[in-house]
Amino acid sequence: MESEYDQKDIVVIDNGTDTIKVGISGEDYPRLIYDNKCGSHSVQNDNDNPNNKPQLLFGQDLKKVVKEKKLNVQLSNPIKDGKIDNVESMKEFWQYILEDGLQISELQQVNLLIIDQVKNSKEYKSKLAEVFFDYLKVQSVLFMNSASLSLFSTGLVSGLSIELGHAVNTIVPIYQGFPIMHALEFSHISGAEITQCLENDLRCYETLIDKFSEEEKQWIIKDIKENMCYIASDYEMQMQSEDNFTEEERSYELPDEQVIQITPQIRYHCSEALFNSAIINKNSSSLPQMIVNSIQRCDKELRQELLANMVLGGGTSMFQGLISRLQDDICQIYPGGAMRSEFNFVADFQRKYSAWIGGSMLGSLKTFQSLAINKQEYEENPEGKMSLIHKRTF
Ligand SMILES: Nc1ncnc2c1ncn2[C@@H]1O[C@H](COP(=O)(O)OP(=O)(O)OP(=O)(O)O)[C@@H](O)[C@H]1O
Repeated sequence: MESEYDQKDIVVIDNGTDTIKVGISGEDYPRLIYDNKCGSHSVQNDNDNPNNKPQLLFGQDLKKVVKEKKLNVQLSNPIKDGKIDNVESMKEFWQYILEDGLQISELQQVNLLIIDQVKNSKEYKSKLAEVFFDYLKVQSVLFMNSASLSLFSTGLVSGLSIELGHAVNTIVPIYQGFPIMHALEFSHISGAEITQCLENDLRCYETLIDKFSEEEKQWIIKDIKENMCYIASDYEMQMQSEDNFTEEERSYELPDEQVIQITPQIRYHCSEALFNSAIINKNSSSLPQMIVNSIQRCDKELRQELLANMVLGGGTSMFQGLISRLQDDICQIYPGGAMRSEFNFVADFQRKYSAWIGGSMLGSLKTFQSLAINKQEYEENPEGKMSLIHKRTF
């Protein structure tokens, strides 16, 4: 297939713990969404592979092999807790994304915008820069933090970025595009923990669900979470309440057409972990408390602006009932009291991909060229590589 990549395009990659979102700047949505999964299998007696180095599989190729069960594949997640855990796998994954996914044949022409967690260190980013410039040999790279881009996706450059993802929730005030790091709050009570809690809650149906493969099972549990679980406005009351949902609303059909019932106790329980981590036996501040803590750590003059511009982003922010529950709880716990009219949540319907969309918008601005590090300056500056990364990652 002919490459549709134009040298002026910027490839935007959001490296998430659940999925890796990939596309071209200026577009509305990511073109490709990959599970953060790598499959490895041993290749014996291959003349092209004298050291029997395991072959790595990603994306559709991996899905096909897993489905056909033809090979014995070891699955792993190259990204853990929002950070690349296995650079060797990840560099092949990026190559696969660019060459097979986006069909780009000349990687030397590629300009990249790499999105990652705000708390990842510059030393870590400089390791990634080595992969992009020395291994993939791309033309230029810009590292941008996901929190600023998530806010930027709504057209704002100042406000409170509340990103609720799969492994990490990050709350950080952004002022004129820059995160205020001393006010950063984060927790790991996010999408993955909620899915795990739901899996435990569905044990009553284990004979029906355990028939499926591990992959299918995880897909079913996530599907129930994303489509049938809500955040309660009054948890204690709703957990005791009668089931007022219709037969259709409470029924979930499994792939083999068996039906299970999603009771209010299942529906409201797992997502409550965001508000009370004790229900999953963890000890972490509640989401509203983290929001208040973060705002309170900023100057008094800025707090009003933050309260008025609280931007929700990431997949876990899609739970129904989240905004009204946050409003109620923040009213109650805000020091000195806060009126509902004083604060405002910005929750775009596309917020599941907020960081990627912010990256797509930034990549289409002329400023990208002045912010990005290009291969030539990276190579001409062997002693100063680290300081280059320090100055030019955001
Ligand atoms: N409609 C929905 N309701 C509730 N949760 C959802 C919904 N849609 C997606 N999610 C959850 O959001 C999570 C994925 O969010 P996101 O893509 O922002 O995370 P990520 O970027 O891959 O991970 P991280 O930011 O933690 O590194 C998953 O746990 C997924 O199940």
